[in-house]
Amino acid sequence: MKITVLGVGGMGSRFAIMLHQAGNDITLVDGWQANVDAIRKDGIQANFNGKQIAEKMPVYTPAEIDKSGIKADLIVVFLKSNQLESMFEQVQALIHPDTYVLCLLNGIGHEDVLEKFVAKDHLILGITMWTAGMTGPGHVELVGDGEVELQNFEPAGKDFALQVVDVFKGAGLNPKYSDNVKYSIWRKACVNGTLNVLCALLDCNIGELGKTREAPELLHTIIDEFAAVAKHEGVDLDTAEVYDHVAATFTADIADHYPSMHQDLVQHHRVTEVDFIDGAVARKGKKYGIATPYCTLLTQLVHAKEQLVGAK
Ligand SMILES: NC(=O)C1=CN([C@@H]2O[C@H](COP(=O)(O)OP(=O)(O)OC[C@H]3O[C@@H](n4cnc5c(N)ncnc54)[C@H](OP(=O)(O)O)[C@@H]3O)[C@@H](O)[C@H]2O)C=CC1
Ligand SMILES: CC(C)(CO)C(=O)C(=O)O
Repeated sequence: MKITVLGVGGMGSRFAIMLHQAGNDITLVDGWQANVDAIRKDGIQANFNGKQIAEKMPVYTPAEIDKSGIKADLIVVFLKSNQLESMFEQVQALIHPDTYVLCLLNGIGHEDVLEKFVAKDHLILGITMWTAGMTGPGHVELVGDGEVELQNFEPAGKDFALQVVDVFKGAGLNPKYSDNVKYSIWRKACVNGTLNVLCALLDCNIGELGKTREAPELLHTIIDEFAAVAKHEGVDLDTAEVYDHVAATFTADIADHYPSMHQDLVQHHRVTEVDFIDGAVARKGKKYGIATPYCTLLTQLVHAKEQLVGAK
């Protein structure tokens, strides 16, 4: 399949490498000039489960797209939530009538932005439990296993979504076709609404968070707030199952991982995605008249910390 990976940070690099190694035709697009320069020179350099590899693929900045003539069957988006709208404004030439867009970003409500640029029946939404981290321009750490869940946003997109599942299977990305991706997205938001925010504020990895006495009550309370709000959006989360799913990460492969919000806030002093996770629940809670004191406080604390570290 001809695939463009839009956003070549940690996760974009992981998906690009795995899909390229499986024989797909991959083109990269990223807005960080130093990253593009490094990839153009030496390929994406990765510690891939302990093995040092370099994977060469064509790479462009948004400014180069008009002249590039890139035409892909699928665009896999791995930007940060807060970059989505401004990046899509710059790269509209990538989207042809038969191009599908797959969004696996953390957070809630990305379809509201994507619908402005992509026909709904060409939109595929999903989540991933794969991990990644950048160690510098063109350099990434890719350790452990993961999975993907995805579904077409409109019924007409189902055949293509199933093709994507096959292509991802061939690349070892452990994909699953979801019959209810809205549920999957809220369930994954509970993972990020707990692990990402708490690890970023406490400056710890997932396993370390799990060893604290406070972790179970924090998880339960935050998940309950997510569930109360999700119900108003037609999603009935099974809170006991979601708790078990989140708590299972404390002793899984992923336990050594510093969530992407930790990478942003603590390691790279970058603005976080909190407004699309706990912040989204706090905002929606206000709209529906549901108290969300934990989500509200955690969002405020993350924003306060962003200011203290001078996050950009
Ligand atoms: N990392 C993880 O383990 C996981 C992440 N996710 C989700 O995937 C999406 C993408 O996340 P992720 O790959 O971690 O994002 P990254 O921060 O690694 O990369 C995203 C983009 O940010 C820019 N960027 C990254 N680092 C820097 C830097 N130091 N200085 C300047 N610009 C930089 C780059 O483009 P540009 O210059 O155009 O901004 C890059 O394409 C997010 O929604 C995230 O929540 C989901 C599961 C796991
Ligand atoms: C890997 C995981 C699930 C950790 O919370 C994640 O989504 C992230 O780091 O953003």
